[in-house]
Amino acid sequence: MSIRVFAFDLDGTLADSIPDLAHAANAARRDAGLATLDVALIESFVGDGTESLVARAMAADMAANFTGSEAQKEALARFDLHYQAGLTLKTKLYPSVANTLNELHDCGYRLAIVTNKPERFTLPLLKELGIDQVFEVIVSGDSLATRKPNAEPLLHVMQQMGVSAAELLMVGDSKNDILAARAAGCKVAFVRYGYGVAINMPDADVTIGRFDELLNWLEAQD
Ligand SMILES: O=C(O)COP(=O)(O)O
Ligand SMILES: [Mg+2]
Repeated sequence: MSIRVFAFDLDGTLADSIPDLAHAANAARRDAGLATLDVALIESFVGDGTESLVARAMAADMAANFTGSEAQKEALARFDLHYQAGLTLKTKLYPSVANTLNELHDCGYRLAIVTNKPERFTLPLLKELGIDQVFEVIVSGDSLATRKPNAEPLLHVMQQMGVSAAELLMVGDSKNDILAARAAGCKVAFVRYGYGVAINMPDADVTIGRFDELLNWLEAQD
């Protein structure tokens, strides 16, 4: 059975959002009287959703009982404020993403987003990047009871779109994307240019270095 639906991860796959995530995380740290962190370190905290990013960005300087504390809630609220105010100050789509999404869409492929980013950031970010119109289903990190690497978000996409696992390709930059695809029983394309760390990365069905290589892969499937 051939691919009819593409489910895309967002951060590190469609958009390079690290500069604005790091800016907001460092602004939240400054609000708490802490020194800023290297962008590369903050990059390593991205992939498990915003709460995890903020907790990890604050954790090194906080007491062991930071998790669940008022200080954590405050840091998250400050991060939210800063990130909402600047979702696309520096965030850009990776090369060839806009053209490729449009081409897939024009060719009749159906497109979805499966991200661990919370909905309050996902929807305005897609709009600000000018790509919100091409996606039929958008699943964010807080849309369902579980998120990637759980299979639930991908199973939800399949159910909403009425397709089987064999008809869906997940495209992502992290271990969570590959594990979610495997758990849901679908194929997965790994993008090399994102935030995934090569160590212990499970095998993907295809690895690409630029987004439009997806079109070559599709052609080779016929
Ligand atoms: O917000 C995150 O932690 C990661 O988001 P992603 O699933 O789009 O990579
Ligand atoms: Mg990602």
